[in-house]
Amino acid sequence: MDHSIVFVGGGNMATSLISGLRSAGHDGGAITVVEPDDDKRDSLSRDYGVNCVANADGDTLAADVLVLAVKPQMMRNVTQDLATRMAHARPLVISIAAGVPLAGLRAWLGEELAYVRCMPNTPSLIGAGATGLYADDSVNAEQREIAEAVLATAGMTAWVAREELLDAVTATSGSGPAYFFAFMEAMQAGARELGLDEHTARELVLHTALGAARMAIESGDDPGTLRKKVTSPGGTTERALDTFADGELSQLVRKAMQAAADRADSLGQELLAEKS
Ligand SMILES: NC(=O)C1=CN([C@@H]2O[C@H](COP(=O)(O)OP(=O)(O)OC[C@H]3O[C@@H](n4cnc5c(N)ncnc54)[C@H](OP(=O)(O)O)[C@@H]3O)[C@@H](O)[C@H]2O)C=CC1
Ligand SMILES: O=C(O)[C@@H]1CCC=N1
Repeated sequence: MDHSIVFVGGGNMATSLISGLRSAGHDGGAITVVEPDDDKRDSLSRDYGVNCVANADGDTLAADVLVLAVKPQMMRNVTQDLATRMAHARPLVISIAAGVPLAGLRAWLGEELAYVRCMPNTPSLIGAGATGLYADDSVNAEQREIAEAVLATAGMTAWVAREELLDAVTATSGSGPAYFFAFMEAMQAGARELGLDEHTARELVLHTALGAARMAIESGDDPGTLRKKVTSPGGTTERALDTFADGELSQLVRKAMQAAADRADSLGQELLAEKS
């Protein structure tokens, strides 16, 4: 029988994970979503055949797994409220929130529970997600396997050895889809300026992104090697890459990722410092 899973928060990321679980054959009847918004509850029930409730009671929370999927800024209030309703429930807790430290979750929801922190990303919606996970010694091997199995239905998974490395995961794969989408937007605009119609620009850009990602994964060659194979000496690609270098693209990307990691860290500091 499938593990019973309760999602607290039925927004973008929970929907992505639920889609991954359902596509992997997880029983919809074993999944419950706690979500205050009527429309979101209706569409989650309709699209994925899961149970939806506006509020969690002790029975709802008596599941094998509790996935915390609310915004980081809401996590303290939500978990402190859940703690009053937990009764005898002892689920494995999986938090997907950016920056919310285990120390905070333990203090707000309960010291005695086992916690896994992870950072998935939105391509989980189509089973192409990438998730980093972290668990400390309070989580046993079976619980680690359960957490990994839940996230693996949404794509690839990788454990990190220290909690602070989740900030690096957040800056890499958590926020990463948005970087690639921004690059696609810029390329589409460039293609339009060069005279292509909107549909053709979109199709060429998206299929180029897909082809490049698939080639990098399937060839086993590193991206630098593949880049050189496209770049004929004195040709067109070289001109474009020289323009990127003039604009210090590589440094800019590293600076952006550092900013994302710093924000994940400061979110956590702010949440821990908040008065209850
Ligand atoms: N989006 C992303 O790419 C990623 C997000 N994350 C993390 O996932 C978490 C969720 O993000 P995301 O899905 O984008 O955010 P959303 O705002 O889409 O989802 C959060 C949901 O929680 C609901 N909610 C609010 N209060 C409660 C409550 N008391 N009980 C239950 N549900 C409640 C919100 O409802 P309402 O809208 O009505 O307030 C909303 O539907 C965040 O912590 C984020 O850091 C992690 C990886 C990637
Ligand atoms: O932007 C954010 O804060 C969340 C975390 C990673 C992706 N989205």
